[in-house]
Amino acid sequence: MAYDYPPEKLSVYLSDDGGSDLTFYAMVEASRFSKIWLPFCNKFKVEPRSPEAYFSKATEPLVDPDMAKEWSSIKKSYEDMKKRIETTTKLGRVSEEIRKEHKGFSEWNSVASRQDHQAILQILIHRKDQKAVDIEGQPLPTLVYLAREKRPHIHHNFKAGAMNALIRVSSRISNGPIILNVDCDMYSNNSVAARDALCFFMDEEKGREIAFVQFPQTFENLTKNDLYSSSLNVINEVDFLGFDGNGGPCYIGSGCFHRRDTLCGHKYSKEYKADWKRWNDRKMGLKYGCPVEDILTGLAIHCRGWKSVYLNPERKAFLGVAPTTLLQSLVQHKRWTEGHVQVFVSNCPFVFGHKKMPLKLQLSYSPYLLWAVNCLGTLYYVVVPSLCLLRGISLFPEISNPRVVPFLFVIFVHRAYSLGEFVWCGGTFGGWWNDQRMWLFKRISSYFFALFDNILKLLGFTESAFVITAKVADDDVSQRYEEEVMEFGASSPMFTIIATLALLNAFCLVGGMKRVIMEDDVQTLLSDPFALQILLCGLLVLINLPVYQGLFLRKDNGRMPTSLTLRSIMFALLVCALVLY
Ligand SMILES: O=c1ccn([C@@H]2O[C@H](COP(=O)(O)OP(=O)(O)O[C@H]3O[C@H](CO)[C@@H](O)[C@H](O)[C@H]3O)[C@@H](O)[C@H]2O)c(=O)[nH]1
Ligand SMILES: [Mn+2]
Repeated sequence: MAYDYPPEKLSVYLSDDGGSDLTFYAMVEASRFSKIWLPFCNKFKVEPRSPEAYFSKATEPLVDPDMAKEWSSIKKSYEDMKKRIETTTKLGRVSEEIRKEHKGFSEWNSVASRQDHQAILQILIHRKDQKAVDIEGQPLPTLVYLAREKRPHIHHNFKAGAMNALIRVSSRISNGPIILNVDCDMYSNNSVAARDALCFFMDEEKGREIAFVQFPQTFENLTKNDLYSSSLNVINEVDFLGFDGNGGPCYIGSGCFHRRDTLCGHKYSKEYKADWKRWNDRKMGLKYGCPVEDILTGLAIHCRGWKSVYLNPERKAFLGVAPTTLLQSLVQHKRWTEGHVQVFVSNCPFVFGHKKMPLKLQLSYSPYLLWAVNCLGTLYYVVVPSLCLLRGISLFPEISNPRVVPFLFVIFVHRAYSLGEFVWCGGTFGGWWNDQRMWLFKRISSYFFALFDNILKLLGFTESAFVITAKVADDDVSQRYEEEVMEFGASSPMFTIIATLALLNAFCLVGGMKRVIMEDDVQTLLSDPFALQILLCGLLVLINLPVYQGLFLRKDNGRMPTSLTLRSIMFALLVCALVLY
């Protein structure tokens, strides 16, 4: 609401898929608070304009006595409001007293459950309302609460369903030509981002061909060495610039400004005119039925000939919440990977984009869409060379052999390049090392399960679902996250694979070393036919150190569950035994 933009031209819609009167209550409070917050932001050019983010970081401005006075009073109003909301949340229901304050609460009298209720639409502030002004008499943006209708027998299609309900409802209320969408776990951090994005749409020469302006996904809660490699730094600082040069980035679901008409299925043409009130058009809105509705929708837009723009200002436009446990991160990646490969199968850019989007843009999509199949190569290199080492089968040339060059290139030069790139994009050495580990974990678990589930789905055995990324964590989980201690603490087939392969490599390294040392004619490193296999196996053991700690050394709740430890030891021993005998 506090964007640096004429408030009478701004409308804010909140979609509450939880259908909770607590959320509605928080919004009623927020609508009142906006009357003092917006003038304060404008007067003192406050940044960021999320009061929670602002007050958690800002220090009292003592130099300017005028501001200092207002600052303290607003801070107090904010904290009082926060306390009221938290008290009500703890209570778990909205008290009778509060319910009297707004007629909207009566909607919940007829709500059977979260999965079964009528549409609840409440316009908290409407620009046509004369009284909708802040304390200085300036107009306020329109503010709307929406909990779309949900019925148990009708699929709600997760986020895409929610977005489409918002697009439909907003067309009747404000009908703005540009739509910004932001996930519930993100906030705006840059008050001029809206103006910046509009510059592209309004460009006299090229503006007409632009369908959406995408900002990067950046996160608030990252630790120094980014334990779970959530920062997307290299994607944000390198990959997406390339994407942009090839026709425009893909749509990544949040922090994106869309032209309303492109979301309504329009093709790009030079003479095109806006006419987008055709509500029965089935091409309307975000595409659903896929866990990455964003990628699918963006690709469909590109396939209709539109371009997009990537905008990454110095002051991050949006900040969000990244997963804080290993399992959350792997599950999120599994959802993404599964969605991507579905897009590749159902809407292959090379087929659907043929002659409609440049080949280079089709190619830009491919590395992401094909994440899933990468698990095969990685699984091979994690399992086979190590087992061959144990068994005494040499796979790679000796170091003195010229044929070793491509292998050394992949092992050293390519990794050195990735380290350089990572640090150049603002990462640390520790962050890179964690990134390498997550790269491995994602490939042997998330990507593998995504591929597996997709095959099951293609064969008609399962349906894909949107597993929501958790937004809150226990105190001790949060503390371990802060300390960058890897969180296992749950029984999951993903962890079984990770632990089993880590143990397998440890066993193979011991077995392989023994074999090499016991060999009669001791060979030098250069002519040892097993040198590279030992190196690879050793690197795998090194990168898996946190797994061994989680299996054997840790006592906290974040360690691997005992049953999982026993199970993976058994699996690893079984495989080694099969290979040896
Ligand atoms: O039934 C649902 C599920 C999700 N959401 C919304 O969708 C957002 C994304 O879900 P989240 O659980 O936060 O998943 P992430 O993995 O963090 O989301 C990433 O991946 C999604 C695609 O899988 C994109 O849509 C998101 O923009 C992108 O941030 C949430 O914030 C909600 O606002 C709904 O409205 N209804
Ligand atoms: Mn999220």
